[in-house]
Amino acid sequence: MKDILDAIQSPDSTPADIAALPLPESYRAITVHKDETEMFAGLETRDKDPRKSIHLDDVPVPELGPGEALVAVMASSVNYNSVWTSIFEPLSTFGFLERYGRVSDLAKRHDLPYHVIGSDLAGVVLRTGPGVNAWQAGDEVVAHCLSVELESSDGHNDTMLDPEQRIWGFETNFGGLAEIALVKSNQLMPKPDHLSWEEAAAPGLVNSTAYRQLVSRNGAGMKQGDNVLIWGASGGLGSYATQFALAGGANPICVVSSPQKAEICRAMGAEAIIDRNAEGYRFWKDENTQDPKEWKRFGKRIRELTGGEDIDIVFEHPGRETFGASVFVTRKGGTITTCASTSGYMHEYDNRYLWMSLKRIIGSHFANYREAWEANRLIAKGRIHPTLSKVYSLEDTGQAAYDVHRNLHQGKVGVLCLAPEEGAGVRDREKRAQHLDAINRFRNI
Ligand SMILES: C/C=C/C(=O)SCCNC(=O)CCNC(=O)[C@H](O)C(C)(C)COP(=O)(O)OP(=O)(O)OC[C@H]1O[C@@H](n2cnc3c(N)ncnc32)[C@H](O)[C@@H]1OP(=O)(O)O
Ligand SMILES: NC(=O)C1=CN([C@@H]2O[C@H](COP(=O)(O)OP(=O)(O)OC[C@H]3O[C@@H](n4cnc5c(N)ncnc54)[C@H](OP(=O)(O)O)[C@@H]3O)[C@@H](O)[C@H]2O)C=CC1
Repeated sequence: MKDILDAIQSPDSTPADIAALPLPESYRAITVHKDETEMFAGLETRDKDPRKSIHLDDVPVPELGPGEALVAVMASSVNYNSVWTSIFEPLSTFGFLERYGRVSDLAKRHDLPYHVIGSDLAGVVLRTGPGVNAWQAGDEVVAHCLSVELESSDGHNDTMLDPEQRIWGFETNFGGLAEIALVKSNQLMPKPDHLSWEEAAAPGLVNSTAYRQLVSRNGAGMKQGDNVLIWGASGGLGSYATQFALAGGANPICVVSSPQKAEICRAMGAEAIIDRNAEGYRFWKDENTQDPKEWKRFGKRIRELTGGEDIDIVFEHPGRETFGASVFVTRKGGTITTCASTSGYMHEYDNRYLWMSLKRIIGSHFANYREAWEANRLIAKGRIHPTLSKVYSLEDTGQAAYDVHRNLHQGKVGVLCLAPEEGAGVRDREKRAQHLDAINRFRNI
């Protein structure tokens, strides 16, 4: 691995030098173990501790197949899907690997007693498999996390609809929280050249998801002037949704849970901010009963902030806790677009407010290749910025996942894989200088 890192760091290395480097037999990777899937049985979700289930192991380099690439991972990031994997909720991800393993002989490689997790990376292509022409060894890349087979017609208008659609590093093995990752070559995109490795690795999954969910015609199709209610507006998804709303001429109404998070949203340029903690909303009276009076109080507060207007688009992901309120506060004809259910997936809402007011609920999941590419292009152009707050070493990934699980983080949390320190990998210093304040907005808060 040292030779690989030296070659990547040397300004004199050519693509041929990188291609000629021998691959190691094994690499360090963040894993969960199949024989530990019951380790948290009987515990409450919040008490399941990723630091106990996440391991740093030496694992063999997987065989490279057609249409695939092996990438030296300089940096990655923690996504909430890795939290789900590490607490084995709502399902153990080993079931996904077993199911994938049944697809083909090649896919069988993924069905192992350990799962290398992680759905983001920035790094350098080491090897490409047969049939890969667009990428070569030495290319500096980021990878999005959409893995598809595309053998069925279903996915050919929108690759997210492929019946064999999977999230790399969650529903497949050989993910990005590791020194080497295996990806399909159509996951690769150019690394934004004004960013360091860890900054470039931060946006991928959440930026692409927020793009589809909010901006794309496959999602809410946001337009200028829309009032967009953004839950968790300084979190992983929300910090990109807020930027998309502002950059697209919409009016974000940002919900957060502390004055510090409110300040971050203000720094991004948002003006309408609700501190759900300070204002004490209790949408549920008890575990089974919602309180419509609280939905109304929340809607009234939104009207105060918008000059009397209601919400055109709700950017939903907390799920059970907020969904009833989200449906209520949406304007007639408006849209609730949801990609997750962090607080519980059995939602309950008063359907009268949906049908009588002709509202729509749209399910959204990650992004197709084109959407991921467009989202990455906006990062590369300096129109949308990474929201990296803190960076951990590969050894400390368990702690990083714990922070995300306990909502102790801001924006995105990065992980250095092969990169020995922060700040490396910047190629365009002039462009970086233009955007430095925005790039650093979330750092160390
Ligand atoms: C990019 C980042 C993203 C995120 O972070 S997302 C957040 C993390 N992700 C999650 O929390 C999701 C985790 N995944 C899951 O929980 C499960 O993955 C799903 C619930 C999404 C799907 O589960 P499945 O295993 O596919 O489904 P089933 O509940 O086991 O049921 C499948 C059985 O139901 C049959 N079926 C499906 N549709 C129909 C239908 N319309 N009518 C009748 N039967 C149907 C199938 O055939 C099959 O059957 P048979 O069990 O016999 O094989
Ligand atoms: N389907 C898909 O493609 C994707 C799904 N996801 C899923 O989306 C969810 C969020 O991911 P991500 O944004 O990265 O996570 P983060 O933890 O980074 O951010 C989520 C934010 O939501 C807010 N939040 C959490 N719980 C509640 C609650 N009960 N009520 C109101 N607000 C709440 C918090 O903000 P605050 O405390 O400030 O209000 C938190 O910062 C996860 O479940 C993840 O798995 C993520 C990416 C893609």
